[in-house]
Order: sequence, then C-alpha cells, then structure tokens
Amino acid sequence: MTHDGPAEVILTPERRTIDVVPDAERHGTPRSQFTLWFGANMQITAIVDGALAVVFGADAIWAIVGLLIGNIFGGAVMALHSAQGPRMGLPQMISSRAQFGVKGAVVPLVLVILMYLGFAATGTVLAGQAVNKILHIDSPTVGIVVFGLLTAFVAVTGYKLIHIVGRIATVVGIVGFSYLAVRLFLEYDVASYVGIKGFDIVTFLLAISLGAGWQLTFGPYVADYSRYLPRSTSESTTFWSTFLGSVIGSQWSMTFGALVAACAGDAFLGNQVGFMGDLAGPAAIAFLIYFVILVGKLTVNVLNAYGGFMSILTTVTAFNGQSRISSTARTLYILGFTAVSVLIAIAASADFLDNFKNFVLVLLMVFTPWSAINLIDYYLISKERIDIPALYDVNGRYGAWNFTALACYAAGVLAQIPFLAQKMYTGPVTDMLGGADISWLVGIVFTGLIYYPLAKRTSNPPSSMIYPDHTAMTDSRV
Ligand SMILES: Nc1ccnc(=O)[nH]1
Repeated sequence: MTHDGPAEVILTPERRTIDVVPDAERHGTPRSQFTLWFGANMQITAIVDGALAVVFGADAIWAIVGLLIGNIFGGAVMALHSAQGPRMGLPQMISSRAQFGVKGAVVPLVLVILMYLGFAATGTVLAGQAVNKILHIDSPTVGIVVFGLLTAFVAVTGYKLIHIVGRIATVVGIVGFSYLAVRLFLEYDVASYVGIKGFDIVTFLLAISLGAGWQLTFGPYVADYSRYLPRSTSESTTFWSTFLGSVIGSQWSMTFGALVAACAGDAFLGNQVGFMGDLAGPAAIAFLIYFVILVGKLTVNVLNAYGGFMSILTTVTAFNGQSRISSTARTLYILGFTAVSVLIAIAASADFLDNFKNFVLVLLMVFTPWSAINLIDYYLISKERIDIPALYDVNGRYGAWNFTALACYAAGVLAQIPFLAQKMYTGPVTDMLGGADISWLVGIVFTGLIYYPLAKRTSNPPSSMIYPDHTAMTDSRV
C-alpha cells in the first residue's frame, strides 16, 4: 500500500486544480490506479450495463464474451489516456487544449460536462435508494441529498481521499460481489438459464458496444487520477494498472449482471438496488450489501464531481485567462456541480432517467472522436512533447482555436450518424447490418484516419516537454 501520510494530511482539502503538479508533490504508485478503477467499476450501474446485454436478447454466455471484448478494446483506449498523467502532471481534459486550442477545447469540454452531470444524476438516484435502505427512510429526496453531501465531501477533500475510497471500494466490492454471486447460484439454477440460445451476431455486437462504450466514457476522467504519480512512473505500468483495474472490475460486475438478467430479468431491472438486498437474504446482510452498493457508487460519483468541476474550470478559464483559483472557489465549484446533479436527480422521474441514460449513450459518439484526436496527437504527432505554459495562453503555440482538430472532430461525429442504433434514431447502415451498432468503432477509426495526415502537416510540437518555469521541471527524455 502507498503511504498517504497521517489522517490530517489526507483530510486537508486539495489545493491543486488544473495547473501542473510539481515534482515535490508527486507521490504514490500505479497500484492506486488499479484499486481506483477496480473499485469504481464494482458498482450497480456496471451490473445494469451487463444485464442490458441479456435483456436485449443475447444469451448470457455470448453476452459475457461480447462484454469482455468490448471492455478490452475500450479499456485499452481509456488506459492510454491514463498513461499520459505522470509525464504531463495535468488533468485529462486540459490536455485537449494542445489539440483543439485553448478556446477550441471548450467544444469537447461542454459535452464532457454534460456527461458528468448525466452520470452523476442517474447514479445519485440509485445510490440514494441504497442510502434510504440503510437508514430505513422512504423519501427519495433524503437519500439523494445525503449521497450528494458525501460525494461533495470526498471530492472537496480531493485526490488522496479519493484513492483511499477506491481502495475501500475494491475490498468491499470483492467481498460483497463474491457473496452475491454465491447467493445467485444458491437461489437459481443458473446453468439452466445460460447457453440455451445460439450465437447471434447483432446482439453479440451490442454486447461489445455496451462493454466498449462503458470504458470509453472513462476516457475524459483518467489522467486526473494519475497526474500526481512521480514523473518517473513508467507509462506501461500506469497503462496496465489502469487497464487491469477497469477491465477486471467492470467485467466482474457485468458478468454478474448478465447472469442476474438471465435468471431474474425484469425482477432485477425493475428494482435494481432492492433486488440486490433481497438476493443477499437476511436483513443484516442486506444492510451490508446496500453499503457495498453505496461505496461503489460513491467512488465513481466522486470522480464525476471531481472531473466535472475541473472540466467546468477548464472551460471558464479559457475565457478569463486564469490558471489557478482559490480553495474557496474550488470548493464552491464542486458544491455547485453536486447541487445541480442532486437537483436533476430529485426532479427526474424514473422515466426521465431512462431517457437521460440514452442521452448519455448518445454522448458517447462525441467522445470517441475526442479520444482519437487526443491520443493520436499525444503519442504519434507530438510524441509526448507538450508545451505546457502554452496550454494556458491563447497567444501561445496552440492558439485559441485549432480548426484542423475541430473540423476532424465534427467530421468524426457526423460520420457515425449512419451507424447509430439509438432509441431515438437508427441509421441506414445500421439497418443494413441488421441493427448492429458499430458507431463507436467508426468514431475512433474514421477520426483517426482523417486527423493523422492533416495534423501531421499542420501541428507544431515542441522538441521536448516544456514545463512552466516556476516548477523548475525539465524533460528527462531529451
Ligand atoms: N463513465 C461512467 C460510467 C458509469 N458511471 C459513471 O458515473 N460514469
């Protein structure tokens, strides 16, 4: 385990926001990436995601295989973003200024903020139910507000506490989910519900999309939690610890979800949180399972509040030129974000939430082109050399608006339309493919193919990583 120092250090609110983390503040080991992403994925929404693969028609066995393929593909992309953290020392989204320009990055940022709010609001509804079960309270509002306060507390305290919550979620997740799996096999003749339908390509591809989509939405989060690691931390260790944590955690949850859906279908989908408690059996154990659900949702929702506030700050500072804010302002940003997500959660009817989830999945189409552009520039064009002071300067190397990146981004979003299979719209190519949705793959590949040659010609990367003067950091790789 890494040493984060005494409790008063862990509980002192973090000061850094979107500025570079200097060497003196770097600490920890990549193992923290494993526990954070494992813990954040051992959660009820991942179970629901896995269950959906079966609800939409796949046999549980094929759903599990498809989810695994998707998790591996999407997990590789998200972990490549994470591997940027130690070298840059920057949160994930501000690095997009290197591709899109200081103001141009606002385009993907606004969409990322909407995603953060969407996940925070929907997650808060489920976690609020777990809080209510624990406290024996009926009013949904109480659970939602309590969960919002917990989220804000951890997010304000910041990085060190977030990693500790990740470790707790890892341990309680393993214990709780193992117990539930045993209960599922005791309560249901699981073998008689799986392997009964044959292979079907459309639902198999959907399972892949559900796994990949889940991982890809974590792309905008990841470097936020690897940016304090020592600069000497190897890229491959950061990659693998993030990848394995995220893929194993989500695959575990989704496999469980696919089996639950095969055995219990609607009984689970109609009442996910309550179903888990009932499956747990005796009231005392059900209580512990609600706690496990709460800790898993808290871990991921803290990431929503933390990444959400930094994305809002990155948007605002593109126009007012600041790069640091006071601790009070930082706290207010986080409270503001959490308050809005709580209000949406309270106001939203169950039906609205369903639509909102769909909306969030639609948002996925705007992240795949962002991932492609951010990763291709960082690894293949800039070759891991970023002029960090220029990220905060509209007159710097990256300028205010990078029209090449913005045009490729727009093209990458539009190219996916014929391939979509959403509740609101199904594209013509999707119909030709019999309903199979491969839009996320199109979003990555198409954007990459047009962006690489154009950016290669137009971009102007520095010859080594340039850190701000005040940090006295130099690039050890030149
Ligand atoms: N990207 C995300 C997936 C699931 N839940 C979240 O809160 N966020």
